[in-house]
Amino acid sequence: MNILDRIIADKYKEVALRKSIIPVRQLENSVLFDREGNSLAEALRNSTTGIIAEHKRRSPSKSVINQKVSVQDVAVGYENAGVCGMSVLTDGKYFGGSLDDLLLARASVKMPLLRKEFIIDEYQLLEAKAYGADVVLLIAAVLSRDEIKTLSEFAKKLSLDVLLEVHNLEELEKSIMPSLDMLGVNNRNLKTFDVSIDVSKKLSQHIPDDFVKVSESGISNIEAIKELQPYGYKGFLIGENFMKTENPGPSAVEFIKALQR
Ligand SMILES: O=P(O)(O)OC[C@@H](O)[C@@H](O)c1c[nH]c2ccccc12
Repeated sequence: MNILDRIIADKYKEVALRKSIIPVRQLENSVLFDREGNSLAEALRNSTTGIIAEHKRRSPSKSVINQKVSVQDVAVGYENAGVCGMSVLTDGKYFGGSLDDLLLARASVKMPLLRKEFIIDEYQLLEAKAYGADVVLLIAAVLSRDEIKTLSEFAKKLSLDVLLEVHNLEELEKSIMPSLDMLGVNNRNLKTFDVSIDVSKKLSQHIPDDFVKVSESGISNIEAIKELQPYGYKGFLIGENFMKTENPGPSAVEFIKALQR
């Protein structure tokens, strides 16, 4: 079993457990459930920098990244830096995140928040809504076309934006459908952890123009962004590069300033 298979096997168990503890109607009755979402796709379309900054404490590829900063401070710092949105890892076992991180970020900022999670069940979309997300990630590597369709259509009903993530042409071709807002190319292979922005360059020509194109992972300098912009990318998802510093917010400020120069 590769790491992705392990994460997904654990995720099925976790979701079954969560469902048995918190019923759907409790999620639906939560204060945030009817909050009007903020569109990340819209923010990216109107931006010249397009940074989506991530809160990530640790990962299977890097182990510890940053266990010290508070998610509220990171959220406020990112918002002050002028990012288009923030990605909050909510997986606990492999990434050290939680739904409470999402809630605390929501309480601190207005910008669009992405629930960064391995989504396999509609229940997790209800959770995303109840904990204040505006956007959800769907990962083509672990979902069939039918699952992508069902999950993305349900997300749209909840007025969540959908970012669909692919890593190769086969995943991209099986995933194209109108219920997606953004197409993300993950430069990191989730099975081997190999990273290269060439993956984004290669796949860009196959992404229809109606989707906002996002390049994800392994972006550690503004040169990478300048290289990717001519390929039509409007969004850039950056985690480690900010999180590995003592103060992710100010790091994002510097990065965005440099990008605007
Ligand atoms: O820290 P990086 O290399 O900047 O990458 C951020 C983000 O793209 C990465 O965390 C990610 C992309 N897709 C995922 C799916 C699950 C978990 C994590 C991810």
